[in-house]
Amino acid sequence: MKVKFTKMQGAGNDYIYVNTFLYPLEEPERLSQEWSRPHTGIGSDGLVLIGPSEEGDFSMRIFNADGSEAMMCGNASRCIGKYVYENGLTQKTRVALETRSGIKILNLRVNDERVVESVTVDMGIPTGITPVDLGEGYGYSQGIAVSMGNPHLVIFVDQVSDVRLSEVGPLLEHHPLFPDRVNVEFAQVIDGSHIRMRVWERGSGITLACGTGACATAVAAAFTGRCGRESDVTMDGGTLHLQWNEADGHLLMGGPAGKVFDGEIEYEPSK
Ligand SMILES: N[C@@H](CCC[C@H](N)C(=O)O)C(=O)O
Repeated sequence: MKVKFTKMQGAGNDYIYVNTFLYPLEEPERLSQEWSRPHTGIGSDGLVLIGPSEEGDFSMRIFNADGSEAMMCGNASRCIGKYVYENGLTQKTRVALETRSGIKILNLRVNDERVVESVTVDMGIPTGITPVDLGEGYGYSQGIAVSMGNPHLVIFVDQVSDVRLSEVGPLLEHHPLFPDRVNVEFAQVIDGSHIRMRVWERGSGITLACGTGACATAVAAAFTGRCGRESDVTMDGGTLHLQWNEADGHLLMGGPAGKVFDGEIEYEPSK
């Protein structure tokens, strides 16, 4: 059978989106690996399934390019806001999205042509903010662990362009402090409200951006006094705006969401 999909990107972090109301896919782990491959598949950072939810308006499942399922994805949550609104699945501009790390509220900014221009996501309360000693053999001795529902390790550096991401990324992803592996962000503070960041994502490798990674970076910067509670994080594919509210501890992440193209792919359930 053929499955219709939409390739979307948030700050350059690209996923294949499938509406499981229409295409209830089996084995998303296998499909994410096959379809994410650049030459023999569609090419993406992973696969995102949009489905029904009893607790919210919709649900999201996110699979990395290696087939592992993640707890949360910031860039995909913004793209889902755009997808459900522009495809007429909802007329709401405040959407409750069920994720494996709880309900996230998406606030859509829609223009007069009913195009979603940007989405702000209430990412909830960051947890587990802990300075960690990485030990020897990694080239970097200190980092800050932050959970945004998924695990992150933020390392502040003087010059982010000097980081040999493809070498050090996989080593740190598998650091023994993080038995479930970890997403790794290298961050350079530009000023008190602007950070430049590059990311090695658990299960997908180097990506152009990571929404939860930008959140973790902003939190680590504020926690260590490098930045205030509101900042922009610029990654290779774009910039996200982060606001960590003092009153309730919630972190708001705002940024773009874009459609790349619609497509159709052959799908053979293996059972
Ligand atoms: N790119 C995402 C995060 C995707 C999941 C991550 N690689 C993990 O395994 O936790 C984002 O925008 O947050």
